Amino acid sequence: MVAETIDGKAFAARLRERVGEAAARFEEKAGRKAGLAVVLVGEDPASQVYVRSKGKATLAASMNSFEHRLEADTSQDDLLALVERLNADDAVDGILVQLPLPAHIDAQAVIAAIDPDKDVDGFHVTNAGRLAVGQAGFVPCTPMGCMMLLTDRLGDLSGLDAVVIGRSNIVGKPMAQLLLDANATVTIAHSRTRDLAAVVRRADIVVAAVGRAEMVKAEWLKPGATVIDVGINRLPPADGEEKGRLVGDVDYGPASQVASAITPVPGGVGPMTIAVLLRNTLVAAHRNAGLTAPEGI
Ligand SMILES: NC(=O)C1=CN([C@@H]2O[C@H](COP(=O)(O)OP(=O)(O)OC[C@H]3O[C@@H](n4cnc5c(N)ncnc54)[C@H](OP(=O)(O)O)[C@@H]3O)[C@@H](O)[C@H]2O)C=CC1
Ligand SMILES: Nc1nc(=O)c2c([nH]1)NC[C@@H]1CN(c3ccc(C(=O)N[C@@H](CCC(=O)O)C(=O)O)cc3)C=[N+]21
Repeated sequence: MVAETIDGKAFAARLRERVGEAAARFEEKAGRKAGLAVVLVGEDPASQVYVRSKGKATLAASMNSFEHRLEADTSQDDLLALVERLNADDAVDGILVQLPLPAHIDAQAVIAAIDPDKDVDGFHVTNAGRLAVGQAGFVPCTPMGCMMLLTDRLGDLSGLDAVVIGRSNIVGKPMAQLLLDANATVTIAHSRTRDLAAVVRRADIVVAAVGRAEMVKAEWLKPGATVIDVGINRLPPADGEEKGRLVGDVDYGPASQVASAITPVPGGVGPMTIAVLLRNTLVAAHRNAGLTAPEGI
């Protein structure tokens, strides 16, 4: 079998288009643009790339982008003070503090300071709790993007066996919760899982969110499985290359001979993350303006 490529890049472009149209209608109704504030502390090159692409996508979707770049040695108190200012700023509907933060800053304390109704990343405990008990709130962008790709491809997920590899608060755990809400039978695997190959082999749906290049092998997969590769790993540069290639957590070439559908890296989950971030920001803007968020975005 040769797997179909799940084109996250194209799906995300369509979602950004719809969000942009809805954002233009929001502006007419509310008399202002929706706004996303992105805070970057330090100069991690990968983070700079993400922040730049978020900013461009935000402007292209007819929303305001407020970028705050702080020195790597910014104190936690100064960062908390900025978050408070953004919480109080009516032009700011969504706040994203780019992770990871420098080691001297307690990321949990910073996330806790964000107004949960501006927490478009869905990382605040209030939003994690809302997701856990089935209340409306902000859902983390990456897992939400994965769910959109899965339901677009498979429709109803009821009764399907799903394995999520990874249990981080930002990807693995919320991913498992969303799959459970969609009535899949969910297994969460992690670094202590015994015989990961056998666990993965049972799954109709595999979501890999580990951060280890090409770790998931074709032989682990059930033939016909749907594979969502969240991992973003940069390989060391090969001879003559300046930068190494980006690869996922799945050994894509061989896996695509066994799966029925698979997301590529790049061009799979990554672009969905940004599109869902814009969607969440527009939903936040409607709530903040006392308007009903449109259906279907
Ligand atoms: N496409 C996108 O938009 C995004 C991509 N990412 C990428 O996704 C990947 C995961 O990110 P994140 O969740 O933040 O990472 P974390 O490092 O927070 O979590 C990694 C998880 O993988 C598990 N793990 C580590 N080694 C193994 C192993 N050998 N076997 C099984 N499980 C293992 C860990 O287990 P344990 O808990 O036991 O330590 C942990 O739960 C990264 O590559 C990241 O760059 C992340 C966010 C967004
Ligand atoms: N507060 C916070 N929220 C996040 O959502 C967040 C974060 N911090 N820290 C880092 C991770 C990672 N992340 C990605 C977003 C887009 C791509 C993306 O668009 N990737 C492109 C490739 C980009 C490239 O070429 O480098 C792709 O996969 O096609 C990847 C990764 C968001 N994260």
